Amino acid sequence: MTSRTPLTAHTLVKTYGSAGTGTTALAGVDLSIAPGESVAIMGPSGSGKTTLLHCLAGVLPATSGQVVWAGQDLSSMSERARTGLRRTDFGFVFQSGQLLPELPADENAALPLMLAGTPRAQATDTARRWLAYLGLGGMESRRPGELSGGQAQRVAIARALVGSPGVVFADEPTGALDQQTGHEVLGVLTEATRATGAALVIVTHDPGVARWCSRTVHMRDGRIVSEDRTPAAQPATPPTQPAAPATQSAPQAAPAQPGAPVAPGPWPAPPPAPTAPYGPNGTSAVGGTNLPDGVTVVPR
Ligand SMILES: Nc1ncnc2c1ncn2[C@@H]1O[C@H](COP(=O)(O)OP(=O)(O)OP(=O)(O)O)[C@@H](O)[C@H]1O
Repeated sequence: MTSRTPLTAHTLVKTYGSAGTGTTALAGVDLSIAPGESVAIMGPSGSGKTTLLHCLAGVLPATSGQVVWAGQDLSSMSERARTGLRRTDFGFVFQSGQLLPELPADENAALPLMLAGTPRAQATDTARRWLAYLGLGGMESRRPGELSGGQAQRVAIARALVGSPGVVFADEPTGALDQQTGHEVLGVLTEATRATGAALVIVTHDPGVARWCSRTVHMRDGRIVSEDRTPAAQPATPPTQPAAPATQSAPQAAPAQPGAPVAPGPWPAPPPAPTAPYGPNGTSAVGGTNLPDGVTVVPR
């Protein structure tokens, strides 16, 4: 459920182990993530990035402080309620290994919908549309072991977006990929998330990744020590790529529209279009076919 609500953290503290002798991973974090915003979380190893992501996503309960989403304080919810919220409101992309090896790509991508009660046929149909949109048309039946690392991450992105989440959380999503593949996957992730209007939170060590986001927060010793805003996040589409004709049934992803901003800086050329051919009824900037039915494009 894409939502026009911010995700906020108030004086967030997380201590592992017992108070006094434990490790304080978050020492009072305040953060507000606007709807549709993309935020990179950077900082040295051990500074608390993954812990912050997990607390924001309701994976970990905070020791004190609040995480507020859609008017609810995640910290005060039961584990069961948080699990339900994660399934309906949030999407996740991890570094690698999160796909179920025995399932084909379409069923892997359909899992959040099936867990939420959508009938299998309907869920896999929606998942296939996402796979096509992300440039994986024709690969729906492949199991993770039959996909490249970049293709597997696209399946993971499809799985993160299939339920139209309000926020997508990504922890080093390109960390296991070579640089070029990582850039392609990042372009797909940022653009596809942007097209749905979801916010994106990425933990990364790679300053190149951060340049694709609208904001970067820098952490040290469990605190946010500085922030910078990217003047204009780079679209995943090469500026020279012709825009596909828009049709009523195929709303264009926002970054592919004329006039989309181009970020300055040394970040390499935008990722090339994925391998799938452009669709006859309009195209997405990530190279597949139309956005899946029911997905509303929310320009930023
Ligand atoms: N399950 C845990 N039990 C105890 N301490 C933990 C646990 N998870 C993390 N920590 C500690 O909390 C601190 C923050 O860890 P965290 O993984 O959030 O940092 P990070 O910035 O994501 O690091 P990295 O970049 O290396 O992944 C570290 O000191 C770490 O050792």
